[in-house]
Amino acid sequence: MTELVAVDFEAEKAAELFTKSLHETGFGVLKNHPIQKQLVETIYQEWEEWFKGDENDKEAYLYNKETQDGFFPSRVSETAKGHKHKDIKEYYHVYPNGRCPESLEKHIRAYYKEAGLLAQTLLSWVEAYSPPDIAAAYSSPLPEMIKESHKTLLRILHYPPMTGDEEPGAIRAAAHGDINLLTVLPAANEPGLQVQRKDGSWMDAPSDFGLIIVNIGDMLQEASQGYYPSTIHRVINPSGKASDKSRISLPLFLHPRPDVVLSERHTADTYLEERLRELGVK
Ligand SMILES: O=C(O)CCC(=O)C(=O)O
Ligand SMILES: [Fe+2]
Repeated sequence: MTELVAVDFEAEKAAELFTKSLHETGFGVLKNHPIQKQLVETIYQEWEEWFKGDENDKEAYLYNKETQDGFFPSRVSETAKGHKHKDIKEYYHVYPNGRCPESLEKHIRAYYKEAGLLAQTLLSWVEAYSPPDIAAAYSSPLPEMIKESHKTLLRILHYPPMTGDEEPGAIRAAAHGDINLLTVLPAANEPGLQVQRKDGSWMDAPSDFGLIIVNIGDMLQEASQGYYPSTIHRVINPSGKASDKSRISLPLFLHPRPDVVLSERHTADTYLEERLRELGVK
């Protein structure tokens, strides 16, 4: 049972209830939001096919270390901070100026725009419900930080079915915090996402298709001086019958423009570079 309760995006108290959940747990869940379910469903189908398709087609889009766009095969996939094993996943990074297989471009670019608009609204809620002393220290209004940012990144993740040959101890996504300001994630096509409670125990995130899950990343934790916590989460391996199924998910990681000042210690750029090196992908 999850303890994260979905907030109705259209409700009068939506902003207050949603930001309260973000403050208390680092996570918030939305229902009745403006993202089209059909678009998400189509994207899951199109990309599942692409990931299961010809390896040569995938390698043709191999990621670029500098720009971080393109296909990240499982052999280079991330090793979460403090962990020994690579995650059991492959993924593709879509950036506004990055590459994208032509046949997949239409829907993924449309989703990027839609989710980005929703994110602007959510950041305005986060700003409005930040305590005055915390808000006073933001270097600019939060929605401004991502405006015309080319760093916001849409990741299409494919977790392949379990083969039984996985390294002992490896999981789909080892426990980690996200680097960015805010993450917007439609519930995936299979369960597995778990969120760490303050006492260290784990709860399942809701996985009903149509819900949007939002979480705070390290950059917003830094800018809000911890008022909004970047909560550790992970994706566990399926067992039993579900082991044969792949899982697709679609997080949008909102990144400020590189010059945006997050705190006295960091700009968005210095923060990101440090974290990518730790992940072993830079
Ligand atoms: O696949 C998911 O549900 C979450 C993935 C995630 O946490 C990440 O890529 O940062
Ligand atoms: Fe994450």
